[in-house]
Amino acid sequence: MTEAVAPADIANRAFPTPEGATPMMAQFLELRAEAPLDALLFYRMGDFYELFFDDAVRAAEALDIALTKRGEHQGEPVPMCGVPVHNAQSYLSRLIKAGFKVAVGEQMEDPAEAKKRGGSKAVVRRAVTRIVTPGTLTEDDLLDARAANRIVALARTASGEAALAWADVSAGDFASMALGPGALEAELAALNPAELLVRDEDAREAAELCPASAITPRAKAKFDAASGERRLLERFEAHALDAFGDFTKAEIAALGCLLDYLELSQAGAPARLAPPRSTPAGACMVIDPAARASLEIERTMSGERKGSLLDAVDRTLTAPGARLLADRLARPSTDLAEIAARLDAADYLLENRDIRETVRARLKAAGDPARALSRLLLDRGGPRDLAGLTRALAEGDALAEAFKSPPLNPPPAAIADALDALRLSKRDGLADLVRDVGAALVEEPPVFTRDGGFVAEGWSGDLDEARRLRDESRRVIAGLQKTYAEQTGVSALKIKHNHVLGYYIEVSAKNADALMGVEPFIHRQTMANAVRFSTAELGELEAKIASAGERALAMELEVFAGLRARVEEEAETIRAAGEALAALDVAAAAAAWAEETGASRPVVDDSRNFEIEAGRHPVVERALERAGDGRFTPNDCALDGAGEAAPRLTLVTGPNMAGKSTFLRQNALIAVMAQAGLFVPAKAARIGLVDRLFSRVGAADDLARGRSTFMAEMIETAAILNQAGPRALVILDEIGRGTATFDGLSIAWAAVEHLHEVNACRALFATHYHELTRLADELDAAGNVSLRAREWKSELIFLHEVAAGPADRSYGVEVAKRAGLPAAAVARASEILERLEADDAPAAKLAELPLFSAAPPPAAPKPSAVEDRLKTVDADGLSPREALDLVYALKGLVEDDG
Ligand SMILES: Nc1ncnc2c1ncn2[C@@H]1O[C@H](COP(=O)(O)OP(=O)(O)OP(=O)(O)O)[C@@H](O)[C@H]1O
Repeated sequence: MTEAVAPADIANRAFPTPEGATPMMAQFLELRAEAPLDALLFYRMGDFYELFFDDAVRAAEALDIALTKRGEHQGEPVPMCGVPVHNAQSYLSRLIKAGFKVAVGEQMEDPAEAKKRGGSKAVVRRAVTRIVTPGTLTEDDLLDARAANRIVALARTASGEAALAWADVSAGDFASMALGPGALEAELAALNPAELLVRDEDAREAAELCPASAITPRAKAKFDAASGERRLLERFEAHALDAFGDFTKAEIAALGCLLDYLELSQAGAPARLAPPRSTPAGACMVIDPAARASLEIERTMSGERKGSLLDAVDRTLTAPGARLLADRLARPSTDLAEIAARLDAADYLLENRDIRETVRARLKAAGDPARALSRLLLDRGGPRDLAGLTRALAEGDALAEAFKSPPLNPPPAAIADALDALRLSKRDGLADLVRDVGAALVEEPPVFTRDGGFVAEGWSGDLDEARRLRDESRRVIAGLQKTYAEQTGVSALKIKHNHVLGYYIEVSAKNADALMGVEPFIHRQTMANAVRFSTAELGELEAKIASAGERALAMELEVFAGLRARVEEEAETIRAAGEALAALDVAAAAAAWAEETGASRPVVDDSRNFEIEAGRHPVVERALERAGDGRFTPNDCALDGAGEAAPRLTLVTGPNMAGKSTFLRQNALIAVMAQAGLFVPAKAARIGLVDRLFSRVGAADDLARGRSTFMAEMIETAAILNQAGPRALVILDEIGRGTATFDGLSIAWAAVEHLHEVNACRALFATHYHELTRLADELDAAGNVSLRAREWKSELIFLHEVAAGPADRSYGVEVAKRAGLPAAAVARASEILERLEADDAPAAKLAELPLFSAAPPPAAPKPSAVEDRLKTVDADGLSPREALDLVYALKGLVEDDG
């Protein structure tokens, strides 16, 4: 259904002119013209948000709600639909998920004020207060608590520089990164934007690069670096951007464009973002998009979190902790000091179990202070956010207390810094705020301020007094019911309340005579079965209740505003405390996971080694355990980029189903985990820093981009051979499989040679082409390992064990038999295989090949005389006669050449 209203074409539409419009419709059209055309306009009318014209048509279809009409405009009925304000959130969420943006047009005054201002015909003033877009959400029920929600801008300068800037409005992050050649795709995959801002002309390319993101094209002028810089300086009240870091021109352009868009979408009051941070190029391991997808780091190939590496290792207890862990796995560090600091923190909490348990017990109650803070700063937060925020701060302080007398060793720097940020004793303003919010709010405050009832008794004498008056009047009313019943002799008489009549007396029709025309009862309404009355006393009490209630609510709102202002003052320290909680959560979770699974601390250094002892695949191991399918067999892996201590490139052979892919992937995942600062599933691991991870594992069509399996595989292989440098780690699984045997073998052969000679990076290369294993003899830094299987009583048993040397044969037919191929087909396959194997193997011929050289291929031959002559011809200008002459001339040239 959403396809029919796909928002893609939404920017190309028109709304009627205001000629002849009613005052309200004129105001709507004015607001409509102000709001961006690619957003639907929610126009607030009392308890509803109404949509008109094309907005109504699209929203009604996307939401599956009734499309009605409201009057006429220029002789045509006006299409309309609406959603109630009290559950607008769920409709908003559905529209955003369907790819729409929504501009919210609020009433800026109440109808009484409008009347005072402009008489009975005056239209209530309205303004667009916010544009809700996928990248600028802050509400918990519109967001995934455990995933970041990033909005990203891509800028390109005339000189060819490119940069990305991103923000998570819900948490306040704001950062940028200059892009090196070929890094765009990988970085976008790492950031996984909810919304991507690009120049108009880049929109199509962006949609291809990020099919899951909402693409928002912006005019080229919005990416102007000079005005971007001015905007940034103004917003962050700085004289020079150097104060925040060293930004390239493209980074400034991207940051500026992003800030401009956030100001627009928040109607001039953008999120209180942290000052921009520049991430230096090379600060993170670049993970190729194909590798990221096939290694299933943050989600599986089918797009789910369950079954991914992140899901397997995530033991965090808070949503900000989960987001930080996801970010670290998505963008593992290449900074040795940073990696060591993260590992130190996890190590400390692994050793000090009691402290870890205390930390984790406190974290459970810490909630999501980052998102609560952002909502409060945007003036979208309520009492529950205030309470949640201060509860997190109080838990943080209590947690820091647990470290007061460290058992044996003092905590490492990463933990000490976090504790520093959490200790309230060092921050008076924050400590007072926590104390006051605790005292001012009720135990379980509501989400919104609008109905009041969140300020605790005893906080304000005036408020308590107003509430007492209100409640007393209510009690008096309850007493009146009894008095009136006795007075009239109607025992079933009831006092009720509704919004039209306020408080009223209700009796059944047959009892009405007892009150009709009797003092002090005033007849108000006759219904089918009931008759309603009021009295002067009831009216007075009602007015008292209303005014006391209003006063009470006003006082509560004042209390809230005061506390909110104090949060604003302390925003930076609160943010730092929130980050400290998330970092502790990740460290404690890493320790918990390590303890649970027997993971060990990796050594990450600046060598080019890759030595894994008894490594395991964290996801496959877990799956085997859960299914009761036996134990995972650990395996070693040794590579050395220098080609000294171990091969630089290892060929992995073995039967189908023996565990080749698992072995390849587990080693890549171990590198990712180690550089994310996590313990790794191995007995020991030493990893020389990996700056870029490539993988080509498993075959999948990319039909969406019109690529066959083989084409997709070749594009990925080309990217690896063109880009992998000496610090890269490459895993390649069965390349060349999707084409004719000899073509496939030739491509695989050449790829191995290229990786070994030109890229000179660490690589694991799994293959079914046994001929390739000979390369280990010819290339000095290449080696062979194989996954072992054994035949036992004519059955094939997989040992999943990696052994030195190539596999003896492939056992494909045995695997087919195990899979249940009919016996006749299996017998026939064995027979054919025997024949084929008896023939002269192509490997013998390959051995005669000269050694690979990376010398460029010979230059293209010089064009022939015929080609030269043809290049000068203007085909359209030739008469038939001239054309014929030309044919003779060309023929002459060919004969000359011959
Ligand atoms: N080390 C191991 N210990 C235990 N079981 C393993 C191990 N490695 C792999 N397996 C099991 O074997 C199955 C097949 O593994 P994998 O897909 O890695 O084989 P493969 O050799 O790549 O197969 P193919 O050549 O057919 O692609 C896995 O799903 C897993 O259940």
